[in-house]
Amino acid sequence: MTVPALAISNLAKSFDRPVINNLGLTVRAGEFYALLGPNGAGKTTILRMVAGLLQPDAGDIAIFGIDVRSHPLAAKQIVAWVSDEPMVYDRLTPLEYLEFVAGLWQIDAHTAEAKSHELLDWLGLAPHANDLCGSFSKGTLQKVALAGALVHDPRLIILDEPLTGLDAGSARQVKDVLLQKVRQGVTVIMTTHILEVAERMAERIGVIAHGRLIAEGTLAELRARVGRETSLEEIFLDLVAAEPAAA
Ligand SMILES: Nc1ncnc2c1ncn2[C@@H]1O[C@H](COP(=O)(O)OP(=O)(O)OP(=O)(O)O)[C@@H](O)[C@H]1O
Repeated sequence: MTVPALAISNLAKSFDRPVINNLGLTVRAGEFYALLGPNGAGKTTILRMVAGLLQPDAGDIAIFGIDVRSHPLAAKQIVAWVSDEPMVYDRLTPLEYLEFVAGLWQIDAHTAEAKSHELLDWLGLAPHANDLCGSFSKGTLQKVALAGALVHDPRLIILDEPLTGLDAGSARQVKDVLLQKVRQGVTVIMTTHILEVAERMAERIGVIAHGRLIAEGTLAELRARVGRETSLEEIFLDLVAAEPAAA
């Protein structure tokens, strides 16, 4: 059996109250997986633990078989994390930023330059390549952050609400880049509240509520589960409404 891109088992995390409860989740290599859930369900918390930004209280997380807790650097080498709050240096241009990130990954200057131009072209950022990031709108910054996350050719790309605040053209560019990555064999995990996007793009969908995975499958499998030939929005609302708050 091929190693999954992401294998989570018995994951738990509390802040002032339990937020993630005994969560298990497996994402196959090469799939486009959408993680859905109401506000506060725990999606960002899960992904922050996967990206190594937050320590779990219990449980195991492996990325392509690499344990995130015992081998954090090896895991980070193959993951890209794109937060919903882009963090890019105001005083750098996109080109400088990408070359800086490439340097952190110890990518040689020649490759870094070529890679940076390729990403800027892909995301429609080439006309802004030499403008200061501090002058950009949030949507443009989001695309720069995405480009930065892709510089080291990650095998797994994790995105938290990547389309929020993007205009139609930018959203299309980001979606096209992600689909192209999946065609190249990269695994993508994305949270979104835009259910039509999950419906159209994701091969499988996981629904989180109260820190638990309450349903998972292809759209057809989720439809079969609720017993209705309906939209993902209707399925989602049915599943979440049926879920009690306490375990
Ligand atoms: N650092 C923190 N300290 C305390 N509570 C936190 C912290 N981070 C998250 N939480 C709480 O954990 C719960 C889950 O938050 P999380 O951001 O993971 O949800 P989400 O599913 O991503 O929600 P949304 O769709 O609104 O982004 C929320 O109740 C949130 O207030």
